[in-house]
Amino acid sequence: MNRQFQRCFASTSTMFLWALFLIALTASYLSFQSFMDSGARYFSSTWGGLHWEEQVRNSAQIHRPNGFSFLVTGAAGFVGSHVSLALKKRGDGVVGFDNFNNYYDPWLKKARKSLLNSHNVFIVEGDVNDAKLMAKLLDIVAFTHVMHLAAQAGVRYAMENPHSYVHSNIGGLVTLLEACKKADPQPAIVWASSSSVYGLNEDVPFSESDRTDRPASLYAATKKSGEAITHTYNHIYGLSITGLRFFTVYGPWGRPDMAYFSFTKSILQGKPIKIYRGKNRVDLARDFTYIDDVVKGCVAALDTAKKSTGSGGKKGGPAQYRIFNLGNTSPVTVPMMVGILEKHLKVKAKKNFVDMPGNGDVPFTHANISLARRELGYKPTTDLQTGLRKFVKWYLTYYGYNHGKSVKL
Ligand SMILES: O=C(O)[C@H]1O[C@H](OP(=O)(O)OP(=O)(O)OC[C@H]2O[C@@H](n3ccc(=O)[nH]c3=O)[C@H](O)[C@@H]2O)[C@H](O)[C@@H](O)[C@H]1O
Repeated sequence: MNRQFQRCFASTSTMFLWALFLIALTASYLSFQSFMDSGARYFSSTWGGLHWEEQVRNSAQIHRPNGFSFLVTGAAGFVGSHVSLALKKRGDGVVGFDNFNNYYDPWLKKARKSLLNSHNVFIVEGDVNDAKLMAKLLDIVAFTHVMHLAAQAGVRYAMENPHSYVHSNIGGLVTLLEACKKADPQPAIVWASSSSVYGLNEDVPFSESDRTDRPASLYAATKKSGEAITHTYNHIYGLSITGLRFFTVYGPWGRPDMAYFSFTKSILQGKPIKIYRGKNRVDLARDFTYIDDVVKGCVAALDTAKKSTGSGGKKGGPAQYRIFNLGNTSPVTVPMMVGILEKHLKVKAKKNFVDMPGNGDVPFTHANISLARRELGYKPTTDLQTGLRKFVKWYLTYYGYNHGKSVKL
């Protein structure tokens, strides 16, 4: 009996020792893995570390009384770089954020980055879908506002690469909102929606209260989804949200994928351009809006944004939810836009008129801006002639045009 008990005891303790050994082995494997993970991230990642944190904090420093600290996503983008500069120049703290993807020439994004760096704006390189990075940023700095401009832009490219729109404009937006909802204090959020949400709407000019349930492109559908998603976060978590519906924004440092920009390149190279026409050969028209006007609208939206009411994922009361059109409210047809470019470039375009392909385009856009005028003091002042003159001047300088020859193209 005694021996039996001893044998039984011996085998139980052996099993116990084995179990202990296995637990220790698993624990050390897991901690080794996390060590390797963080080590790998430390060596390969573009973010993290004391120096990086110091750069973020420095960039977020406010240099004016009652100033704000902004996180600007898409800061190396067209609108993002202009807004970041405007905020920094008036003494606010600005931390930029961008993934520098190659949807269009990344060198242009790098050039915008250098410009921002020279004004002491640090740009974090990362993806808004990176929840750890977003949480870390909101932990390091108590941002008063997030200006969310990072997105997959372009109406027609959505047919080529639909998933990139879902990834950035829906997945990225939700990741950002999740981080903001948990932050303490929660920042107020201003973000870029689009005129494309009006889709097949025919009531002109387009008002914020018009129907937006008939998008004509996946791009428009993701922006419309963004409006619904931001409303949910406002409702459940008390995040202060302002959505801005931009109308075909153009100007210096613009996006090469947009018509006015790519037409300029082709005209200068003597290549033909395709000008789309709608049903019955009707010219397409856009409410082209100059970048400086849009920047003023963005800054006014940030300045009038009320604080979010929640903290740490809990709502503290009803929060502000707004949507504004930021347009120019004077549409111009595409052939007229080309005519203005020809005049400024002093070169005739080789024009091919073709039927508008069924690729998500809408025949016209026209903003009613009375709400933005009333609530934000928004008042666009630049007509297309003036705006394109400034764009052409920038284009020729940036691409080093000299007597019709480019050194950079
Ligand atoms: O307001 C918006 O929410 C959107 O504005 C912008 O979209 P759009 O208004 O479509 O601008 P853009 O591509 O410059 O085409 C302008 C016109 O040229 C016509 N167009 C275009 C290309 C071409 O080869 N030929 C042509 O006639 C074309 O049919 C159109 O009539 C942003 O890109 C988008 O990201 C989003 O922000």
